[in-house]
Amino acid sequence: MELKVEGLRFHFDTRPVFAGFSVALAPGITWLRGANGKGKTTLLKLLAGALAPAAGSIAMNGVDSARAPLAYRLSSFYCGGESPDLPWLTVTEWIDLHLALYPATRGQALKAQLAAFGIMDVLSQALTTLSLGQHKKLQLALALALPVTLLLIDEPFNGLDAAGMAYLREELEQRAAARETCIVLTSHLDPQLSVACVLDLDTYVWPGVRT
Ligand SMILES: Nc1ncnc2c1ncn2[C@@H]1O[C@H](COP(=O)(O)OP(=O)(O)OP(=O)(O)O)[C@@H](O)[C@H]1O
Repeated sequence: MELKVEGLRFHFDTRPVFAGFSVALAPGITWLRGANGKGKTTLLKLLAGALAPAAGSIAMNGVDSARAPLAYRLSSFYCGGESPDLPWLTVTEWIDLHLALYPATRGQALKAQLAAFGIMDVLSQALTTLSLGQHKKLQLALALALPVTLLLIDEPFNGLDAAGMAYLREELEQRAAARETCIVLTSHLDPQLSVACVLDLDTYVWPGVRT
């Protein structure tokens, strides 16, 4: 399992965010750091195939995110913190949408994650009625149940209660030890996990830029 980014360029309108960014990531946990606005969330979304690079390439085990977008996206998942603005869906319906996108997901695995995060009782609620922490737990439960090899998690511990944090820490450590999944997570604070790689956007040396 290897994630390879080469010469990545991306901009919002005229604002450049990445101007020739390259990195290779092995399985295990990568801690993506950087000051506010440096591009951490943007990079996670690019790595998830949710945003398209203007130039350069992103490939997972040789599967290119631009040339084989569907295959690429089947193996990756971006777990953000924002609440989806879909007031007409119940939690179960939102889960079903994702199960349709990732058909190889095991229902039992998902149930086990929802139970472990203690949110089985919110399944029939409207999605928009969930609290911040419940939203986070729902997205994390899904992320941990999907059969993906690349997990991109924005601020995984934000909004979680103590039990949720302890459970998530255990799950991420187990996955990191199995060395089958690349987990890239952002965190302003030390995530206190067995981190294999620290990727710091504040100190990244851009090609052609003298320090
Ligand atoms: N949809 C958008 N349109 C225009 N500019 C955007 C958009 N989303 C992000 N940006 C800009 O792109 C840059 C990178 O944003 P991003 O959210 O990736 O930063 P971040 O490192 O995750 O920040 P934070 O630590 O505050 O969460 C910022 O300058 C931001 O203002």
